[in-house]
Amino acid sequence: MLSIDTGLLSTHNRDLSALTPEQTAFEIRELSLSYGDKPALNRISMKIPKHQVTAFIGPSGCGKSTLLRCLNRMNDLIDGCQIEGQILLDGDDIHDKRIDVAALRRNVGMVFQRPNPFPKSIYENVVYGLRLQGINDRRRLDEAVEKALKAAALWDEVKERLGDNAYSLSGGQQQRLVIARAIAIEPQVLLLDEPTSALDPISTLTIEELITELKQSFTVVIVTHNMQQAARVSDNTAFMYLGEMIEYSDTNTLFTTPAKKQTEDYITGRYG
Ligand SMILES: Nc1ncnc2c1ncn2[C@@H]1O[C@H](COP(=O)(O)OP(=O)(O)OP(=O)(O)O)[C@@H](O)[C@H]1O
Repeated sequence: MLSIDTGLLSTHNRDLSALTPEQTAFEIRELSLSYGDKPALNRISMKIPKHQVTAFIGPSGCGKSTLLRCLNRMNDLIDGCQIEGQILLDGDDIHDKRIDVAALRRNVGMVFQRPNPFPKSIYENVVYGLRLQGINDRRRLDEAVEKALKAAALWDEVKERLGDNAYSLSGGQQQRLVIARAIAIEPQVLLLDEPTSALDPISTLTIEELITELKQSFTVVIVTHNMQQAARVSDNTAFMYLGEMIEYSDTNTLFTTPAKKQTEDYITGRYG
């Protein structure tokens, strides 16, 4: 009945609410958010496991990006945004007054829909965050550039032209460069907000393969419009609708035997 190709799945039927603290990157507790008086998230609770890929899916406007932006407090930058509930990262409340928000955002990096390299060389894009931390030792920067570009599956394509402007790269290469920039400062978590929606199918495939590699070193959370993409790259999938978390489970279960009729209707294309 369902026709989603679940390709690369490795985990089945895990009870995500039973994750131990050691297995959990984020624990979200009763999270609600409103923009002014407009509610966008309603009492979301979930645990996001470490070193796995977790996808948020659902129709436009259901709150996927809002939830993602909560994870590194990007919503703090939006006037009138009010948040209730808790988000724990490694057991620490990210809204605690003692939390350094800049450090949180270094630890929880973010990549957006449109590649946004800086108008600088490929090399300087990758070392940008390191230089901000005061690291200028050439050998250390060279090593970091090679490591990050290799991890972002871009090294072989750019190693002879690190001084070229980042804008000389294709869109797909720019997105991998932005991922290299994010991982050069060695975050714990990578948030990807529709990272392939501006890319062609070949670049999309390259990034999807990369995401599967990245989870060895990072916890990855991805927002995607594309259900096939969620099925291909994620270990766990959360289906959201009108600010509610309708269903959250391992990806295989969600796409093959969803517990809720609403989830089944969405993944079989009855609405969205
Ligand atoms: N900065 C903002 N100010 C006011 N309302 C906002 C803001 N950002 C999002 N919203 C509203 O919050 C709701 C959820 O938006 P959000 O972008 O999180 O949804 P989404 O599921 O990611 O949608 P899409 O798939 O279209 O990107 C929508 O009704 C949206 O209009």
